[in-house]
Amino acid sequence: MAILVTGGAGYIGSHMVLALVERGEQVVVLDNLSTGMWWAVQPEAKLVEGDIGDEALLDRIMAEHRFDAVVHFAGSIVVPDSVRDPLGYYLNNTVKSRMLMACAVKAGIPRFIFSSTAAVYGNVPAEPVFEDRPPAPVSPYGASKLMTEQMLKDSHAAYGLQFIALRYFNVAGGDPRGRIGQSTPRATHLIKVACQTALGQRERLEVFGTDYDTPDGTCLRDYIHVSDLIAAHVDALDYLRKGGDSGIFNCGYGKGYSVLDVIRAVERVNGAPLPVQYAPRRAGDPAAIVAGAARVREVLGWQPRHENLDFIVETALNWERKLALRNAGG
Ligand SMILES: NC(=O)c1ccc[n+]([C@@H]2O[C@H](COP(=O)([O-])OP(=O)(O)OC[C@H]3O[C@@H](n4cnc5c(N)ncnc54)[C@H](O)[C@@H]3O)[C@@H](O)[C@H]2O)c1
Ligand SMILES: O=c1ccn([C@@H]2O[C@H](COP(=O)(O)OP(=O)(O)O[C@H]3O[C@H](CO)[C@H](O)[C@H](O)[C@H]3O)[C@@H](O)[C@H]2O)c(=O)[nH]1
Repeated sequence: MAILVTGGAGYIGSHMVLALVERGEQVVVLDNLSTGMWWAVQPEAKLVEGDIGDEALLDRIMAEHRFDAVVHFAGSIVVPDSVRDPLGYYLNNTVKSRMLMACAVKAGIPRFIFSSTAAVYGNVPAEPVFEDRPPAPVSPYGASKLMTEQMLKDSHAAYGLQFIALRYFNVAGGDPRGRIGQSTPRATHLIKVACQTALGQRERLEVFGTDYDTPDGTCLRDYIHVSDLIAAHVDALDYLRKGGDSGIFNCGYGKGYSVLDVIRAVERVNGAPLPVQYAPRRAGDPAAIVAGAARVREVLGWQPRHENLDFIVETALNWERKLALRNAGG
């Protein structure tokens, strides 16, 4: 049996492919390389360059391989872009996910694991958010993901498709052995941008908002190391293979760090002050969003190994150095 990983050339998907090939699974990656990199896919996996909305291609791949699961990472991920181009986001994230799901059901693939997001919760109070909180996304990105969760629930009820949707909080860091990391050139994520600044690739880091109702006035987020996030996917796969119930799980550590905490961690790890500039709030940022994180541990048996902000930053910084060398042709 093989596993189909969509978006397996992207940041998070490429870490999943690495974990799967390391445990001896047969992996096929489907990726259109719109933001992913072919070289991020481990050579043991088969890379098919194509689109998850291409029905004929999906039918062909699914007939050629016996998949027991689809792990679906492919999608568009930039929240402000989704505000500017909602229909583009609904097409790539919702409509094409429907096509992927329909082909999987048609081909009799029993299991589906989906990359959802904390953005489905929308603006939340400062305390941890649990999975049973009614979702209220405030961006088309969050809404596009929530609709896909709904299609999974309905497909489970109607066709018996087993599914797990994982709602990621703030994913960061890279493979602890430095083989892969976050490589998208125009990334907007705080830890990535802070590491680029630490290496002199950006002049300064802008801190978006210092007047939030939080202990130091900057936003709090629940940063999760990408390898721990991937461990939750592997646990989800094992759980579904054992006949576990379908469901939705938050993926975070349950602890919030402020933007200033992240800056201090980068300074500690890099051993130099980071040039920062205080800037106005960025539109659409909630003051704090921290995972209620018990369910994924209790039900899937998830045991994180890298629950440490400095370690997350260290792996992100190491990767950024390697990427700079690669981009310079070194
Ligand atoms: N990065 C985060 O902090 C974060 C947080 C919450 C959820 N997520 C979700 O995790 C998933 C992966 O995110 P990422 O950070 O790795 O992003 P990424 O952009 O690095 O990866 C997405 C991958 O999907 C591919 N892709 C996009 N549209 C496609 C299509 N129509 N057909 C085939 N391939 C397509 C891209 O080429 C890329 O390789 C996304 O679904 C995203 O919404 C990410
Ligand atoms: O240059 C920067 C970049 C970010 N920030 C701040 O750092 C925090 C984290 O911002 P990120 O852009 O790293 O992440 P978000 O919390 O905005 O978004 C993340 O969580 C969302 C759900 O809430 C989505 O899932 C999204 O894909 C994921 O990246 C925010 O307060 C932001 O204002 C800065 O101050 N300066």
